[in-house]
Amino acid sequence: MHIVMISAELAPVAKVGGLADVVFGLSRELEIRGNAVEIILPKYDCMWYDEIWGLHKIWENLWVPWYGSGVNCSVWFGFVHGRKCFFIEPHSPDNFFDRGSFYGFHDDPLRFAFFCKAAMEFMHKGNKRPDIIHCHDWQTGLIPVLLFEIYERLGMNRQRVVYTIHNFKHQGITGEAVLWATGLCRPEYYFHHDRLRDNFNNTAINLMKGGIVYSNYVNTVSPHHSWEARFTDQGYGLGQTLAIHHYKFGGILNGVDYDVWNPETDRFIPSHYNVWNVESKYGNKDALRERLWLRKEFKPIVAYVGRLDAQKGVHLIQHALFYTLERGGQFVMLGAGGDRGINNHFWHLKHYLNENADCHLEIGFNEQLAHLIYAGADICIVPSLFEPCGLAQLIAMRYGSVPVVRAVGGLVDTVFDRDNSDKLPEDRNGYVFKDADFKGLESALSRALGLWFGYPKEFRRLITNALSFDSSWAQSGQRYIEVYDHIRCK
Ligand SMILES: Nc1ncnc2c1ncn2[C@@H]1O[C@H](COP(=O)(O)OP(=O)(O)O[C@H]2O[C@H](CO)[C@@H](O)[C@H](O)[C@H]2O)[C@@H](O)[C@H]1O
Repeated sequence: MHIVMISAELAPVAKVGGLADVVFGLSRELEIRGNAVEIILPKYDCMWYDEIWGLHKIWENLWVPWYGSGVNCSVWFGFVHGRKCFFIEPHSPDNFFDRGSFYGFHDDPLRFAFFCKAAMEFMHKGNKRPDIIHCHDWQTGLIPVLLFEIYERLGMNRQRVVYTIHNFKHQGITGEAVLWATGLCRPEYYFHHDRLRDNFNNTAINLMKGGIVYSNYVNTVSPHHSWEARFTDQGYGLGQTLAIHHYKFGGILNGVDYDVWNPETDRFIPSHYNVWNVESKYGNKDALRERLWLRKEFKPIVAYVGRLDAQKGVHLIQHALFYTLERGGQFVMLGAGGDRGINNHFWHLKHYLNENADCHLEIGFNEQLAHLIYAGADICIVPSLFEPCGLAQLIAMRYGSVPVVRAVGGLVDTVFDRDNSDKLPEDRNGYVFKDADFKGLESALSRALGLWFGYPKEFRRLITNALSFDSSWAQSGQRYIEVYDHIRCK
């Protein structure tokens, strides 16, 4: 099959969070299984250009209709760790993708609406006719709308769309300008409740809703979260839309890329290991302490790696820090976020704890350090308020760090409590808590720390169970292929 992925992120060149990892990992898995995969991305100025091989311009003067006129674009091609990627570069005074960061601008909906329009125009004029167009999150919600309302009539009538939702919280709710800009020039038609009109704001359109309504198949990234999105407030107002389209909605669990995240070969960690020689993991604990100037003592390291966003349970991350210190452990955090208030809060905390040799807060994005933390930590916390899938717990387990997680979304599908689970003992791989408060967190973290201090052999067994958990793309890659095969035009 020929599959075109359209995404705002791709690891490692344009990564803000888990979306980037998934687009890379899934594309690779699909290729391994014999499919032809191409990825279309914006050409941001802030990408990691040294991770793109053979970047060159393949198209000059791609004219993309925009409002009454158009924007002239160049298209570039290059390989990102073997993946075939096209990068769209608009030449317009709006400077859509030359702003030093990926998101966070008042015109984000317009920027990514332009990206959608340009991607469609590129496929149309470049004669690309994939079997499947796979798009992701609100940024690409307009793709199926444009395909079925405009480009189908221009010859793209055999293409089918899969739309994967990684985060319901960000939906791209915006005004009608986006419609005029992209050539969807009948606002009264698109403002219909059955199409793009936001379920709560009559005067706004919702790009994610458009993606759901128009795609041939829609999924979120774990079975449990697909249930939450429909039946709890975690659908952020789209539950009703999902109910209408339930026959084409499901949950497919994320995997992690076993090449990128592999403690046996990882180029960012000094001491390699696997389930048969777990002792070597501790070389990384030493290296992590050295790198972050942590005291070298007989203590467990508890870590948090992730975006600093309300979604991630910020108050619980902070509480885990103080609780760990109080219990005689060490705490490491690596995080960055779009929210200035949350960022400032952690900067204050960092200054406050500056002299403490048992903790380190690193604020910023640092891929290499993330690898070392996953390998060097004993315990990783994921105390999210909601979590569509969560990669942090999967990567932590892949590196034999015991996950302590809240029972939401994909965390429910992947982490099974050591003491309270209906799983076999060898399948229990971490600790789980329910309530998003201090007591809830402590109920799990205290057991993890207690086991580390009091029962090292048992803790070691938990590490082995975590290391044995299968979080590869194999099964989920197969699931996506089945979906593609089911909907594609034969
Ligand atoms: N400061 C930093 N430095 C280095 N690396 C950092 C970092 N902050 C985060 N990362 C990395 O980014 C990824 C985060 O993935 P997650 O799945 O945990 O969260 P995210 O909320 O971004 O993704 C959304 O999409 C994914 C993919 O579908 C879902 O799993 C998830 O539930 C959903 O919220 C991990 O690879 C992590 O190591």
